[in-house]
Amino acid sequence: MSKPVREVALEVLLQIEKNQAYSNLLLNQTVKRANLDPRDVGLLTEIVYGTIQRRDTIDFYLQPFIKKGVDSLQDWVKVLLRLSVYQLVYLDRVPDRAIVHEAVTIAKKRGHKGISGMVNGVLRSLLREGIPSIDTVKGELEKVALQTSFPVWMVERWVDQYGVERTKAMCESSLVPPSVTVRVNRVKTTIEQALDLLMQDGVEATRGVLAEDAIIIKKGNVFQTSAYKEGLITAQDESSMLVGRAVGAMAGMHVIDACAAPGGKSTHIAEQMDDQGTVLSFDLHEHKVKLIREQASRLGLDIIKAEAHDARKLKERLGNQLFDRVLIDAPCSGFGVIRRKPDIKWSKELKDIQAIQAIQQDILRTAATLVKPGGKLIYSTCTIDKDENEEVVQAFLKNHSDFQLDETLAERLPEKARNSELYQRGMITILPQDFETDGFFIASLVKQ
Ligand SMILES: C[S@@+](CC[C@H](N)C(=O)[O-])C[C@H]1O[C@@H](n2cnc3c(N)ncnc32)[C@H](O)[C@@H]1O
Repeated sequence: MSKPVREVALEVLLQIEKNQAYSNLLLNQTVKRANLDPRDVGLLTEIVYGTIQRRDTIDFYLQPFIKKGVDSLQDWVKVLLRLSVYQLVYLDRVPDRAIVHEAVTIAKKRGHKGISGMVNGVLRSLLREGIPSIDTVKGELEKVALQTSFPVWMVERWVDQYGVERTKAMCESSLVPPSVTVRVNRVKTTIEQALDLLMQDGVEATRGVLAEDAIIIKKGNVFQTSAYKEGLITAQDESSMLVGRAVGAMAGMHVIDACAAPGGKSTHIAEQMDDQGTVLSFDLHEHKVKLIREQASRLGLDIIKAEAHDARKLKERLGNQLFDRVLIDAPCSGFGVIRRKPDIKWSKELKDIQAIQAIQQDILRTAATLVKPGGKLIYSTCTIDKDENEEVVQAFLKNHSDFQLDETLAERLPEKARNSELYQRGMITILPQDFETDGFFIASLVKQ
């Protein structure tokens, strides 16, 4: 018999809380391992993501009902109360009585009578008295942080970088679950054919709103379709697809993707090259390099050669070879993908940004030595933090007078993106609220 879904949710959330495990990876593993009814997978995902996304707001709601405060509770009791309040406040498909009953049953099973009584009491009091109002909180930014469950330091940082209105919109849009989007493999098919095939397999889909290669899945499991199995499509967010286009690789070119796993961009680049030329794809971790090979093979792309290597040491590996295009899709804080990985809100600290910035600069410095004269160096991240984006690029340009911002980037971006206020010569930032996509940054540099 499969375990009750809320019990599984509690275990997943506890592991994320204790071990700083990544929500998306852990959830995928759990869904594969636990013998869950397929209908329960949706509920599990909703409860896990929702509880992490709304963590601070939920704690604020719980606070008046717990004498010594939420932080005084044992981890599992705290998480059980959080996931129960998430369902009571944000989901309406399960009756309140059932949610409380389930929480009490789990508490009885894991703890002693006193704890189940306390869980029962807290949830019933909250239902009787109602949740406290956030309006009583002082300070505009503190209110935004609490309403959207973001750490205050993050909100303050983004207000400094983007202003209050953009920050509010960014926090709010990060709470909206992303839709599944796929990229069409142009080597094998067209958007129209792919849409037809998906429809035949019972999947409802439309063209993307931003990227020309994108399809948005409205309903149905795209991973069970023949289009997916035969390598006609790849799951990828629309803003991430702009990076592949920004590289502007053509058939016959020699390209490096320095931080390539799991291969979303390498495969996009190879598709645009009509699978002619070379794409050398590197990543630090061997187990991740395997994923690049698997993707390339599923898509029928032969020109991708994947290898585990530190991008900061590529010069030693490649000697004097020079390349037409070098892409650095850098490791970053991931602030642009919080809607997919909400644990980022709680696991990242200010010092992490400084540490990752140093790695980004090192990778950029090494990668620059591999670019041909007239060739291009593309730097991208899935964060919107300016210290990891514009700052890294400007610091690089200061010490590399042989590189310039590449004005032709605009020609390789969709009209909507190049007309956005956050496009500046050779660089673009996409905020999550702009097109309901992940947040991304792309810079294109040309070597003289
Ligand atoms: C943003 S992800 C890349 C996503 C990938 N480009 C795609 O589109 O599928 C960044 C990657 O950089 C890798 N990485 C981190 N430090 C690295 C280093 N020093 N050298 C090479 N790869 C590194 C990480 O393992 C991670 O897979």
